[in-house]
Amino acid sequence: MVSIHTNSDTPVRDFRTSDSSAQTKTKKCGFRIHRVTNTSTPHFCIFSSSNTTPTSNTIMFELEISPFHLLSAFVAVGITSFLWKLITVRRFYKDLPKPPHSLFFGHLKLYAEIVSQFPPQTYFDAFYNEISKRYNLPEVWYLDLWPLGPSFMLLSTPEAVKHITIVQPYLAHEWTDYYLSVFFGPGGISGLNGDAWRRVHHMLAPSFSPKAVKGQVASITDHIDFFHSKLEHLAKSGKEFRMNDLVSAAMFDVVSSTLFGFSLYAQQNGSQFLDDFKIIFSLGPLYAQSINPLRKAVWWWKMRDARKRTDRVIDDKIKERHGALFGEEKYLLEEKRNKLSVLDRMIVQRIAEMGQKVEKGLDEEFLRIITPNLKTVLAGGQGTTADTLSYVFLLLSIHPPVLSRLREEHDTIFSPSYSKTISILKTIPTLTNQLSYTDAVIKETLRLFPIGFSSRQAPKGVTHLTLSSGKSYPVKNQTISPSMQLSHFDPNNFPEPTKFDPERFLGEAEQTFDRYAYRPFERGPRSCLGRELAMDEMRIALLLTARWFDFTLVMDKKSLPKKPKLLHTDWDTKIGDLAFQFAGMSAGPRDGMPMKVSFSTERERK
Ligand code: HEM
Repeated sequence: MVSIHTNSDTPVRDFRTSDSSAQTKTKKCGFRIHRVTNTSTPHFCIFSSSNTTPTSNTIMFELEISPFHLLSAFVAVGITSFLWKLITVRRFYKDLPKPPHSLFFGHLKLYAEIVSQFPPQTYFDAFYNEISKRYNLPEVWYLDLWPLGPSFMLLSTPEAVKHITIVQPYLAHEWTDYYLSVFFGPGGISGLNGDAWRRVHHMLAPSFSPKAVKGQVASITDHIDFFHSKLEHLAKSGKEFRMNDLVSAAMFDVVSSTLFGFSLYAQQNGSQFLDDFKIIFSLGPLYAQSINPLRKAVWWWKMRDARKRTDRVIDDKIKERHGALFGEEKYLLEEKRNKLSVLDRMIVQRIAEMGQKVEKGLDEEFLRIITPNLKTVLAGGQGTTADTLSYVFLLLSIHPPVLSRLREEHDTIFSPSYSKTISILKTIPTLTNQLSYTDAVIKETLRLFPIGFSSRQAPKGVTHLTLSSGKSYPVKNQTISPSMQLSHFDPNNFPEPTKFDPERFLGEAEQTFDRYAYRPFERGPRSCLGRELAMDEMRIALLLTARWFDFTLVMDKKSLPKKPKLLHTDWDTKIGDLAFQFAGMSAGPRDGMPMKVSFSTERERK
């Protein structure tokens, strides 16, 4: 019931008898709303005066509303605005390229149906690849996951990708910073933009130049030598092992040495730090993608201790290195530039900039910047190479001619002797650049099993992406993904795309496809900073193992499907669910990739 009162509490006008003069009068005034508590039915008064205390001249609107009516009103408003939003959102896609779209579900139902055909926690790039193959989608298409997910804009052609990575570089999507902050805290380089990104990039980049990376070859070699000895033990015992765990520990030692100047020795002693990283990476994606606050809280709690411990290790390392380096900065910057670890280089640079001000310790601002970035690089540098190498070993194990040719190259460019190979590596580190067939094997593995993913958003003021065909695509509020799998599995770029064929990356063959069609490290200013380091780690890992060991994947061959389950790949008929990469921090093999190793019959260790 709605009525108009004066302050005398006598209703002066029943609202249902629409008196235009009363309405006109009140429209001129500002209103205040008060809940009246001294009546049996809760109701609300709207005063036409801005004064809190009603006077004799105050006109009141009194609304007597029962809780039921109030609730119904809220529900009605909620449903109306939901439907309004639903129609507005769905209409946006009306004339855009997309898979079949429903007015009510958008692409949610279709997406759920696609996801259900994959094993749990599959790396999402495979979903886009499958959708694209199923509906033969063009160079740019959209995926509408409202209200449960973002609006995705998928790019597949070299021209579209080049546009947003080079011609007019788009920004790292704001979601990236949120996602990575779950793992490392806010401020990791991959989620930053503008000046904040330039600053961190400037701090890190010198440590990853080709020259600086060659300064790390001796240390990489020592860690891989230890990896080799672990394989020897396993070959003697004949025991099954998880290849991904073994390679992860080796890559962790390599990257921690590059970062801190000394290893965390995960291979020798096991590492609490690496175990903590594993906890964070297994729970982080679940936390970031869940919309259930209760589950989120539980996952956060479980990650809490691991995060605290990793933070403490990093803080201690920073303090320790600062203490050791203070006063030496000029000499170190001039004389030992290419031998410095990433952390040392950043610290001496900061001491040089700030002078005596940092005698007692490094400033808060600097620590806030480097802590999440050391963790980002440690994680980014370890998981990515470990996942890729695991797949390289797997592919070599089922392609003997490729393995033979790789071995030949290693004998020719280095030496058939293990100990001589080690000493050449340490004396002529640049020789790894000549391993062109090894590079081709790694590149082809990264084409079939790419582990990186970019999420971009349009810079301010940019509303459309216009391509040379004249077609123009809206970019506002889109999560823009230059999907690697879409490019890598496109037969226009790579004929017979699911075939493992390293020849594609040799000599002139490499000129037959557009370089923007192949982007495992992405392209442009935001491409991978650690590319050179990653390539050298993987080359050396192969150089010191491939000739001495044969690997076998442990799996039940009878369980392999006779026909491919999906359209975009037939790898499940050869390697089962390992065909579908597992979504962790990067895209790795499932169940650690169980393998057995034996000594190669072709040669003995000399
Ligand atoms: C097989 C190995 C690797 C692959 C495939 C790979 C792939 C990528 C990709 C695709 C990006 C761009 C992500 C984006 O566009 O948002 C990236 C960025 C980055 N990577 Fe790697 N990466 C690898 C190894 C490494 C290593 C060993 C390091 C360092 C130790 C490293 C450090 C970085 C950093 C710092 C960035 C951020 C660059 C920026 O935002 O400016 N990566 N990586």
